[in-house]
Amino acid sequence: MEGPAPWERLSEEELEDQYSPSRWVIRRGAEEALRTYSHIGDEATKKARATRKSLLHVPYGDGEGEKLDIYFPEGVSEASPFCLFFHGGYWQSGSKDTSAFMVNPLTEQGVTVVVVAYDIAPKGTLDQMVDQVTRSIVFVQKQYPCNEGIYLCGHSAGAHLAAMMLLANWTKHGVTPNLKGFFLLSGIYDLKPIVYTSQNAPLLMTLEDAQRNSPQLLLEAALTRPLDPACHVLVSVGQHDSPEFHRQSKEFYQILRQGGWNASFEEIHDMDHFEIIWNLTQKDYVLTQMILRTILQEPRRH
Ligand SMILES: N[C@@H](CC(=O)c1ccccc1NC=O)C(=O)O
Repeated sequence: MEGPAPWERLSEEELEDQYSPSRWVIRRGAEEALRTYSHIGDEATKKARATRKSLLHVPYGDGEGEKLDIYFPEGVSEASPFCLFFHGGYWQSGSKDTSAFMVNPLTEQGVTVVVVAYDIAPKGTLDQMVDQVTRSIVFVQKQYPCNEGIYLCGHSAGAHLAAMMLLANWTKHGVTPNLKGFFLLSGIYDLKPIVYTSQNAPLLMTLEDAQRNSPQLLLEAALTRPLDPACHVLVSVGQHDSPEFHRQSKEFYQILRQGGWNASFEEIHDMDHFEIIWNLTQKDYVLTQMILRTILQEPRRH
């Protein structure tokens, strides 16, 4: 028998603390960090919509919330690489309309950026969100079959949703997306501890729901190898993220390596859970540079 998981040894209060990212920021108060995150997301989205050619609120399904925004680089070419972004907010807050963080620096370098909305709780369940994210990727592949690679980037709960795509079954959707890379920022990959925190109140996850939607547990149990061995998975966590967030990222990275994935791990120096993402508005930020290098180094078809 294996012993209890590290998180199972924590008291209820400790667990709550570990899974409350805003309590770990060092340069401002918790409330101020959340306000700044929203403000920067809001401003970045206004700027992206004012300065980039875009298609906004494009439906990828019939549901009211199944919409995405597409931001094109200069001199649009449908043959560009595509980067899809999935926002965080513990599957219960956040919106595509305040999440265009990476749009300007990436489109400037010839990457098309797609910011995807999904039905957050209490409207959506974890299973529904995973299905919506799957269909948003299928939609982009079908709409832009000449894409030069699809890259998925997610923050926190959005990194979880992106990571679930490592296990997606594309055959029933009639198309296999041209997935070339994953950028997982400050994510959660084992959802079981969340069941015992206040974050679960709107989610209403049972332990079975958590298990079925945990990429860590699914990859541990999987016998499959990656379809494309070159597909790169970056697992990164902020230096000031909580110890549980660090543990989740490190363990997920290790499972990926054991499963034969081309994965790398990066602790981002002096970043907290929110700075790690809002700095993607800056082109000289270390993560912006890593993402661009991964996408642009890919040999192009011409
Ligand atoms: N109530 C949470 C909010 C939070 O975790 C969060 C907020 C915005 C974007 C991502 C977040 N975390 C995970 O998805 C906190 O304590 O910080």
